[in-house]
Amino acid sequence: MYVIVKNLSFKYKNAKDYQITNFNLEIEKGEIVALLGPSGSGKSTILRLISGLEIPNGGEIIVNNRVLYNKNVFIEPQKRGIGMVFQDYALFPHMTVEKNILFGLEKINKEARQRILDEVLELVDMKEYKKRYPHELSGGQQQRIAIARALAPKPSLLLLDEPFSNLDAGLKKRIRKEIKEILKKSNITSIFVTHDIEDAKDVADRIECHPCEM
Ligand SMILES: Nc1ncnc2c1ncn2[C@@H]1O[C@H](COP(=O)(O)OP(=O)(O)OP(=O)(O)O)[C@@H](O)[C@H]1O
Repeated sequence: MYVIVKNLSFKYKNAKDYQITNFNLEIEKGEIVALLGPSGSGKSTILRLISGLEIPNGGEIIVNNRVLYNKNVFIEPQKRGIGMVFQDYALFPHMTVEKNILFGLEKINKEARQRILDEVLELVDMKEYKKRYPHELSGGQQQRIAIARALAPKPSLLLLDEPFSNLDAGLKKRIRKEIKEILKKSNITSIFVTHDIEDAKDVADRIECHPCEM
């Protein structure tokens, strides 16, 4: 199994109750899994735990045979090789598409960076847009650039938090299909969080509910 999350539990420091108790998830390589649940059920918290932005109180997280968290191990978020796409895309507004994508890849030599840039822009079909600024793009295009940026460092796992919630209802159907194609073409393993069953059905290979009694 490529991703194993076992008996994960977590409580925010200032909270009385546990937000996550004994959460389990297993994912095959290249699979797209939707984490479906109502608002406030803890879906974003699960992504924050997998990416290392929060420290679990117990359990285990393994990706590609590498332990990211257990009772003896905590790998820092920047060393996990996990890509994230946020609900608002979080593109840098003062940087062009090209600069957004290359941000954080400064250590790689120039030719390799150019190759990665061309590769991810080709993947999301946005080659002509590299000199544009985020405000010059549509919501769907911004989302594709956010995915290109997350894929550029070649993460082992991609996490997407409510990736469709900012999109016009009329465009959603088409954009879901495009995103599924992009994820499949890149062969990335991904988890995306949504409260919308239509998002989950259209994009995911498999739906996991949270909480599961819903
Ligand atoms: N920093 C925090 N400190 C304390 N409690 C928090 C914090 N962040 C979130 N929570 C609480 O944890 C619970 C789970 O929140 P989370 O954002 O994971 O839910 P969600 O399922 O992603 O919801 P949504 O779909 O509305 O984003 C909620 O009750 C929320 O109020």
